[in-house]
Amino acid sequence: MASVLPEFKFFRISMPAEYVAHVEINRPDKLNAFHDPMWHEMRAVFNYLSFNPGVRCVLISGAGPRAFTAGLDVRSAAISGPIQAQAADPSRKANSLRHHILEFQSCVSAVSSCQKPVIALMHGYAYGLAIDIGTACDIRLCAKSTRFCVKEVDIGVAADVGTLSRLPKVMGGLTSWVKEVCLSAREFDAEEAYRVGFVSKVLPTKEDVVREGVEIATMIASKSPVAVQGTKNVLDATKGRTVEDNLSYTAVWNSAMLQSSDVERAMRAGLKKRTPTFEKL
Ligand SMILES: CC/C=C\C=C\CC(=O)SCCNC(=O)CCNC(=O)[C@H](O)C(C)(C)COP(=O)(O)OP(=O)(O)OC[C@H]1O[C@@H](n2cnc3c(N)ncnc32)[C@H](O)[C@@H]1OP(=O)(O)O
Repeated sequence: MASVLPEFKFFRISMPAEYVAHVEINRPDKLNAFHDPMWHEMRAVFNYLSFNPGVRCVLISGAGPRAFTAGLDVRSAAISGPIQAQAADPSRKANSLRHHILEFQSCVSAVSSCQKPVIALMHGYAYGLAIDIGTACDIRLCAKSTRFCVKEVDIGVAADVGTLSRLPKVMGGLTSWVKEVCLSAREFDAEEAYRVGFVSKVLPTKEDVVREGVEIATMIASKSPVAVQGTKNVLDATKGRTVEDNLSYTAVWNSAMLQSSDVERAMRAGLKKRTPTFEKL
């Protein structure tokens, strides 16, 4: 990691532990609601971290006591329209809208395509875009205070930047629960999120969530980065593939990655009951 971290207006990056980057969505006075510049900044942040050899695991949380994010900035979207498309001709207007939607999708997809595991640390309001971002992460932890909502139908849109595509995958299928929360925009709490498996842990406070996140990230960051990135890649590659297809993909992936010196290093350290260290990747 560069000794001087890049600065963003609405995102703060810190390094709470070696190889662990913590990204904070930083617009707390508006409950971290996303206006236009934030989308593009989020993509830039994750593109920066993705191939950065000084980073092995990424945490994302919302600044302030009240929200992970309250979602799309509905105030600015209500004034300008969620997406602007000037053309009068319907096809040209549709083409322009499609371009903008794809652009917004790519900002969220920068989180899911990050080469490093990403852990969402959620608290307070986690509305709309919060679920798009959460489902783009590999692991989700939350505080007892978290109020989740797939809010989009309440603002008159079918969610279009990730939730409807990723939530069924995260939840292991197009379950009745998935359809219920997406169709109704019903709020659900931390206990329910844990019970259905949307989050893997519920902690008492936001501070506890961050502490736990740093602990898990530190554990991940202590492993071979070749093995960790390979594990994320191969797990993600199960989507839409049969077991046979994924086994075949895994064999090709590992035919390159098993050549890593990390394998011998990890095995030798294990035999000697020592903790191995690994070169940057
Ligand atoms: C192409 C489209 C791509 C993406 C689409 C994404 C879809 C979504 O994200 S849908 C979800 C949209 N979000 C909402 O509808 C939530 C709107 N906010 C609220 O309902 C409430 O603020 C609340 C979250 C229930 C919290 O209420 P309360 O505790 O009373 O706090 P407030 O005083 O309302 O909020 C404090 C401060 O934050 C501003 N704010 C909160 N949420 C948003 C938001 N989503 N957009 C813009 N601003 C927001 C609120 O206006 C207040 O600001 P002040 O300047 O202090 O008035």
